[in-house]
Amino acid sequence: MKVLACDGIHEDGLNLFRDAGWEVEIAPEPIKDPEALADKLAGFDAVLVRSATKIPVAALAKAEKLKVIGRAGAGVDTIDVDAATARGIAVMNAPDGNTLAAAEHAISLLFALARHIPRADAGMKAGEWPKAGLTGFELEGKKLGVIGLGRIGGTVARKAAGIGMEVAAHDPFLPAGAAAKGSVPLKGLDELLAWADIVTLHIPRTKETTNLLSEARMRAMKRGAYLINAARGGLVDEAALIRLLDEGHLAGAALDTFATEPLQADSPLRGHPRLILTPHLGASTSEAQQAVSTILARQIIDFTATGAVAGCVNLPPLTAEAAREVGPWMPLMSALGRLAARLVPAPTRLHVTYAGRTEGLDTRPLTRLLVAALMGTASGRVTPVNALHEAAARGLTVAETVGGDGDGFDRLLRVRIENGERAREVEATLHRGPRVVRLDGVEIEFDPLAPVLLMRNEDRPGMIGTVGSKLGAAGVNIVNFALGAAGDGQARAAITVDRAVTDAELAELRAVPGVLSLHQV
Ligand SMILES: NC(=O)C1=CN([C@@H]2O[C@H](COP(=O)(O)OP(=O)(O)OC[C@H]3O[C@@H](n4cnc5c(N)ncnc54)[C@H](O)[C@@H]3O)[C@@H](O)[C@H]2O)C=CC1
Ligand SMILES: O=C(O)CCC(=O)C(=O)O
Repeated sequence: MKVLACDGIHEDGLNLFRDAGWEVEIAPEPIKDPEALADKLAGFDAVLVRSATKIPVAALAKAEKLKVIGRAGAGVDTIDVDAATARGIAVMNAPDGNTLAAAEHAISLLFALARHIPRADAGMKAGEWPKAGLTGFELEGKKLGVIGLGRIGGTVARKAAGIGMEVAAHDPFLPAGAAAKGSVPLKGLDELLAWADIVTLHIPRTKETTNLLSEARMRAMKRGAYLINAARGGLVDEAALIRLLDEGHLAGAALDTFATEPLQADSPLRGHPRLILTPHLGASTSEAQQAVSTILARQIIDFTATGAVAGCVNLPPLTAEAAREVGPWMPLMSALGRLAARLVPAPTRLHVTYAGRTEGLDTRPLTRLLVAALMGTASGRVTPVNALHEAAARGLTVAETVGGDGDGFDRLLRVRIENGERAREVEATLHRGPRVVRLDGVEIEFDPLAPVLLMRNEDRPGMIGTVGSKLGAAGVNIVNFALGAAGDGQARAAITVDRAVTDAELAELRAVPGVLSLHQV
């Protein structure tokens, strides 16, 4: 396995990859050209980025091997997550690792604004004694409006309350329970903007939040208020911010993040006396960098080795314990997906039933894997990440039932596959190894992970002998010959063989009188 580390990923995380046997390549500088990045990514199983290396759709054009894009931090706005999902690539982040660093940076900016620290420092270093004109204000008792009360916003709120500020927040997506339990009062956006002395942003950049602080919204802030954006560029209209500072409507602002990064050398933001600027330093503490790199490395190593899913923005989570529980089922699911694809071409409906003892079994990754194997036989790269997306795109309805009688098996899996003309059903279990136990309701046992010939034939004497001797003559050894009678004058057979049968050999077997159909799976 190979991982490409871009943008200065902390060594501790890279060492975890090395310890797990991965080859680690460090990109000496951000790869800005999407085509160059696409060429590079072609050889890697995982790529790690911070904010400098962007991953647009064009960078994924040759990512045939790529399993994971890892964001060593929180915001995934520099990654085209939809494009990654469509290509079956997991996108992971490690937001818990830099919460404290980003919150402390916002608090630093709060103090820096209140006491003019940067201007005082610059004046002193220029040989001045710049005391006049740098009278600040006290934070205790002032009103702080937090937009986005998640990890970072929540931490900022707690710390600001600790220094005696009055804190309120706007966060329409806070889970109801958390909102009710929280000690920070929530307000509508307009109400919060009109109420706060200082507004601080802690939301992701998405289509919905881009330009959230438009000129009109900033004008709705109190005259003489301050603004802090240590979340993302693009949330604030930068040109309007300069106008409002010039007019004196806003008294000052502190920005850690910018619409274009790195900020252009001639940006008008740079020379503004009421602005404090830092170069996206929110997560730049040694503790945060160590934390995000190791959290991310563990997530990626576990995901690729065991299927456990943590910190993934395009797959549901699966704990290590749940992954251990579903792990043994994984090869069976893939085999059943491939078998189902052979039995029913161009399927329109798949119904998976998990019967018997189902408590503790997270069926979501199993169904995704089955669908991925089913779809993957028809086209390029389908993984559990894009399986349901591909199914919907190709008109396959996927239904799942959990529970029901296991028919004497501890756990029984029933896969029904239809295409409008044909419906087939396979039942399987892991009891005594992966086994199909019934095909279309007929009891017949075989290992779907081995090469198998599925035969439907007239139920009359001599059939087994004729087919068996044809295989023997071709040098194919029969490992197992399972028979079942449907009671309709036809018999079913699953012939497990020691090697794949050639097309010519298949044609010869199909020509045996009494053989009604024969498929290799
Ligand atoms: N400057 C820096 O170096 C860093 C910046 N960040 C930025 O901070 C953002 C927040 O990070 P976390 O707190 O870890 O994320 P989080 O997901 O824990 O919190 C985000 C909160 O924003 C809320 N939200 C979303 N849309 C909103 C809207 N339109 N109005 C109000 N609230 C809204 C969500 O409900 C959530 O509670 C990240 O997405 C990233 O862009 C994160 C780390 C470092
Ligand atoms: O990696 C960095 O320096 C920036 C971190 C960040 O913006 C994030 O985690 O969203």
